Amino acid sequence: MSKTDLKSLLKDPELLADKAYVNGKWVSGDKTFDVKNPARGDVIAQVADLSRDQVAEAIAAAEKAQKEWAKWTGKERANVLRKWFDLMMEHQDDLGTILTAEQGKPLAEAKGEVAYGASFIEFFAEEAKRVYGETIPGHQRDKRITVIKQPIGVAASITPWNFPNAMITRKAAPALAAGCAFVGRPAAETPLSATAMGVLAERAGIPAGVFNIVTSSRSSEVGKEFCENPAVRKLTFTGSTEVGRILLKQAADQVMKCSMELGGNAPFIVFDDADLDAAVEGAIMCKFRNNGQTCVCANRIYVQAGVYDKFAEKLKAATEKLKMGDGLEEGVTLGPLINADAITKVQEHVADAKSKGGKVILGGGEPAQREGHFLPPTIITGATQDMQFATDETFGPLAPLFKFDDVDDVIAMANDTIFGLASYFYAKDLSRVYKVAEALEYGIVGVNTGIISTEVAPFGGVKQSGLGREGSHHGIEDYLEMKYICMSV
Ligand SMILES: NC(=O)C1=CN([C@@H]2O[C@H](COP(=O)(O)OP(=O)(O)OC[C@H]3O[C@@H](n4cnc5c(N)ncnc54)[C@H](OP(=O)(O)O)[C@@H]3O)[C@@H](O)[C@H]2O)C=CC1
Ligand SMILES: O=C(O)[C@H](O)CS(=O)(=O)O
Repeated sequence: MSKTDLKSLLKDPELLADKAYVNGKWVSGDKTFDVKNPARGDVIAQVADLSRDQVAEAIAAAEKAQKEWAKWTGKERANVLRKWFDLMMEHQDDLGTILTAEQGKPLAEAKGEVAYGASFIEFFAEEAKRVYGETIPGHQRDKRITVIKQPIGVAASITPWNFPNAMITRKAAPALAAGCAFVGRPAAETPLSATAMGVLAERAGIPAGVFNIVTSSRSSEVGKEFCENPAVRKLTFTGSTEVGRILLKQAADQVMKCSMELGGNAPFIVFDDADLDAAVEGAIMCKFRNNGQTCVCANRIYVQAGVYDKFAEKLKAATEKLKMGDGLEEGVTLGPLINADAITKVQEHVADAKSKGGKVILGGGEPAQREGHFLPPTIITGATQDMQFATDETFGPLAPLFKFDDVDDVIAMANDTIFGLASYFYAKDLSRVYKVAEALEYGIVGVNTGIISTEVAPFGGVKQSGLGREGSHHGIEDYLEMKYICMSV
């Protein structure tokens, strides 16, 4: 397979930036780290590897810049953010190409992510003008009470590789809209989408130091600096529950405000009155979006006994139509997994299920005989609650089908997890719809739909899936502090 000459694929080659973006300047590290195309395995860029000291410098610059940025009116901030949004959409094709090259998802999906990512900037540009306070009737005759909201300060962000664009904008846009400065550490697998956003932030006129991208392979050192530097007042993280716990413990010493978007283990329930074709279509989107590598992907598919065989047959037929390949090629709907470890995890879940009586009706965990991290999708019937995927997020193209009879049983099984991010079900009976939607212990419930992500709704989980909500008018609150002014008149 040919090497990925990423620059030659771009209409605007300047978007390919291999340095970190700090205080409005492009900076090198004391070394570089390689970024590889997971579809081909070749190195597509060598990116600045910042040290902990350099991250501290970025935080200091952000602290200084934030003080000025906070003085801008909401409308002034909105205008610059709007410009950033426009530039992202203008360069959607190039940003999509960069994203596919470093992350692997098919180009159409990557461009979709760019639009999704940009939508947070558009949405929060509008919200910048609506950071309303409150007046409260005084508790004594001479007292007047006013509540104002102020930016919390410097927000530090750690984001994963599965959404290299949207996970950053979902944090940076509300932070900047609120008047905070942002220091983001993108995943080492996918820093190029982040630095490309830095190029566009600069062109949009976001002041130096307000939006910073610190590329670094030394994630735990960066995490420590974010948690121990007193200038950082807010930590926002998307990733695994395991790393979320580490960061929460580290942030405790400074009593830092934290938002955590952590792992999921989404149940996807198909009741016997569901529109089966719609349920299959929803399951395909929900399970195989980004090749199963999202924390809202269906991880456990529960199907009521009366429609179980039919659903399995239809899901198999629909899955067989997916086209696996290099995301940069036309018509591909399933890209590679991010790395070899991701393949191993899926294989472990398949082997575990087989050893406990699961039946493979498609795939089986054998990687494709080609370069890159390609693993054809697997469907397993006869899944049971003692199998590994019942408790652990697979994060890959494995669809296990569990059979159930009773509504209360399936709710109990669906809730039997430490996670509580997204859940889905398909049913028509209205009273069942309400009962199930209320009973599922999740932050998000998709009813007769497999796609729930949008900038206008609050995204986030309960239990060990996290803390806080991103997106919607609620999303800006995490970047604001409330101050109550008590005035004697
Ligand atoms: N909620 C979600 O959207 C996501 C959930 N996950 C879940 O997590 C599993 C593992 O995926 P993975 O990407 O490794 O997720 P991790 O939680 O391990 O990593 C997420 C990000 O945090 C960084 N990181 C890791 N350890 C630390 C630390 N001590 N301090 C600061 N930053 C740190 C990682 O960088 P580095 O890798 O360079 O160490 C990465 O950029 C997946 O299989 C999935 O189950 C993963 C990604 C997203
Ligand atoms: O926004 C989304 O659809 C997802 O957030 C990506 S993830 O965090 O669930 O993986």
